[in-house]
Amino acid sequence: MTAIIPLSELRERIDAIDQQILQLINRRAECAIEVARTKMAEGETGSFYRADREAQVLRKIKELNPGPLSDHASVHLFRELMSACLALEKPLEVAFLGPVGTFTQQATFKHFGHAVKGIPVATIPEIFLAVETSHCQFGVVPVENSTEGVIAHTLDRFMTTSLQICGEVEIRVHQNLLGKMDNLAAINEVYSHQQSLAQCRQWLNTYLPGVPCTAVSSNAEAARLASLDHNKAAIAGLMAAELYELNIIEQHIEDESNNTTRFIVIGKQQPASTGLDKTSILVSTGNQAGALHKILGPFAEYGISMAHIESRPSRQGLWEYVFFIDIDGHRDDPDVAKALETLQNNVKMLKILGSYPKAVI
Ligand SMILES: C=C(O[C@@H]1C=C(C(=O)O)C=C[C@H]1O)C(=O)O
Repeated sequence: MTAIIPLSELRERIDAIDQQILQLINRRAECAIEVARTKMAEGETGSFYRADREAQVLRKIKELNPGPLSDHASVHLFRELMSACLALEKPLEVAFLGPVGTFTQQATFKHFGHAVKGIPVATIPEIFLAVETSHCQFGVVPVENSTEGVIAHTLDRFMTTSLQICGEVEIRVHQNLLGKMDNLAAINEVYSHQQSLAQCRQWLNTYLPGVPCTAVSSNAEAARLASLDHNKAAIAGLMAAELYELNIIEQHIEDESNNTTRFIVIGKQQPASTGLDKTSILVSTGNQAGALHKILGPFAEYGISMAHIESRPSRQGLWEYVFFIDIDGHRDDPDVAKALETLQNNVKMLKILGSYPKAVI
C-alpha cells in the first residue's frame, strides 16, 4: 500500500502547481493576443473567432488527454480557456433565443464558453435578423428535437437568409416541473413552450390529468409567469428554476429518456475543412418524377453518407417541396465537391447552407 501523504504537503504541491498553471495560461493568453494582432495586420476586420481552429484545438485535447481527468472534463476546461483568451480582444456577441434561462442560452455557452456576451432575442426570425444586420456576430437557434422533430421556424428562415451554418451543438434536454407550490395538487395550469409540452405529454396526462396546459413563447417565459402565481407551474430547465426562484416539484419529466435538442450556430463565416465536418444543404426539385432519386444518386455515387433528410413545403407551387439535407464532409473535400456539382445539375435549386466542424463537446 502506498504511504499516506500529509494534507499540508499535498496542499503545498497543489499551490505550486496552480502557480505554474496560472503562468502557463497567461502565456497562452499572450499568444492569443498576438494571433489577433497578426490577423489584424493581415487585414482581418471581423471577428477573430475561428470555428474550425477551435474544433481542432478541442479534438487535440481529447486525443492527448492522459487522465485521470476525463476527456469531457478536459475539453470543458479548455473550452473555457479558449473563450477567455478570445474575449481579451472583445467578447463575441451571440444572439440566442431568450429570455435568459432557455436551453438555447445553455447551448450558446456550451459551444462558445462563458466569456461570450449572450444577447437574448425574443424570436427565431429576430435572431437571424440580428446576425444579418451585424448587431451580433453569431446566433444560436434550435433546429431539431429527438422527440418532436424539426423546428419549422428555423428551417423556413434558411430559404431566404444568406447566413451560413458555422457550427452545431447538442444538448440533452431534461424537463422539470417548477413552481412556487410544493405539491402537484396545488397546480391549476401549466405553462411551457409548445415543444416542451409535447416532450412531456404522457407525464402530464398521467400526473396532471385535466389540468390545462398553455403554450408560451419560451420555457423561461413560462418560469417567469409561474413565479407570479402560486397555482401556476412551468416546465423548464433547472437554469430557469434558479433564475426565477422556483421549487423543483418534479425532475426529468420528459417522456423520452434520450431527449436531445440540436442547435446550430449561424453567422457570416465559412469555417475551413477540419477533416471531421458536416455540410447542410437545401434542395428543390420541382414537382417532377424521380425527384428523390436525383437527389440521392450523387451522394451514393461518391460514397457520401447522409446524416439527415427533411422535407418542407416550398411555399411556391402547390405540393412542391424543398429538402433539407445534412451530409458528412466539407464542401471543399474533393468527393463532396464533386457530388454537389453533380447534384446542382440534377435539381431546380441547390443552396449550400454551410460546412462546419462536427460538434466536439
Ligand atoms: C488563437 C486563435 O484565435 C481564436 C482563439 C483560439 C484559441 O484561444 O485557441 C482559437 C481559435 C480562435 O477562435 C487562432 O486563430 O488560432
